[in-house]
Amino acid sequence: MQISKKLLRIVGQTNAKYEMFEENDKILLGLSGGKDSLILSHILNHFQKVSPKNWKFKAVTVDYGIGQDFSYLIEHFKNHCIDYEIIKTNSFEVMQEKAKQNATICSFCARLRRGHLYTYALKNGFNKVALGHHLDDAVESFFMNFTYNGALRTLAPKYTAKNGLVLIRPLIFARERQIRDCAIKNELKVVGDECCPAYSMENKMPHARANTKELLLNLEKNNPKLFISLKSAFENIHKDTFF
Ligand SMILES: Nc1ncnc2c1ncn2[C@@H]1O[C@H](COP(=O)(O)OP(=O)(O)OP(=O)(O)O)[C@@H](O)[C@H]1O
Repeated sequence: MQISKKLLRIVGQTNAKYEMFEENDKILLGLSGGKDSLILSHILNHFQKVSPKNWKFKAVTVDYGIGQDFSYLIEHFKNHCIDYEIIKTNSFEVMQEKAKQNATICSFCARLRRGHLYTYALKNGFNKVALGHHLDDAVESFFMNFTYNGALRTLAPKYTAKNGLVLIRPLIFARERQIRDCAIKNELKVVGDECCPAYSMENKMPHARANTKELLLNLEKNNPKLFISLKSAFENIHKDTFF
């Protein structure tokens, strides 16, 4: 697996700044099989080997119960000697019930998934949960929250949940295209929308996200430094200037 020096540097700097990988950490990585978490699994594998600190990680996939075949992921992680497990759930069934109420199920799905990850982590002695969100996700989330939800919030690099688990996002300063390039370069087989429960149900896809993606694409065309500025802005909050 060839991870670009740039991507490793970005995660290294994020780790230095937010102390993501610490002595005796037991990190549970949420792995969808998509490019972001898959690349993150290999980045964690790299840092675990070179880190002067002693920590370990395990990747797990929450199986929604759609009948997805995970054999290639099991094979992939076996070949790379990465600890990996599938958590079987009936989430799809639960979501179908929810969809009957004509609700958009994406945020519900994310909540259910987080619940399964947290339960597994707490039951098996993990102290941290790692997710594959990147800077494009954080920026999208930020824009969606203030344009649709009336809140100024985004995806934090690191935070402690109420149950005591520490959530970390080691790719939060990486651009999606850097991760995509890395996946393409390594010819990684990645899952796409077909594994998304909403896709299987032909449930309403969130228009807010699609609109926000388009808005950001146009904004960045006019201002190529947009993401650099936003990255700084997320760490430069002037609370006293708000209402
Ligand atoms: N089925 C799953 N099981 C475990 N973790 C998951 C699962 N789906 C998503 N995650 C975790 O939540 C993160 C955000 O999920 P989201 O659906 O937004 O994925 P994404 O932005 O398409 O990223 P990816 O390329 O990793 O799928 C993922 O990067 C991954 O860490």
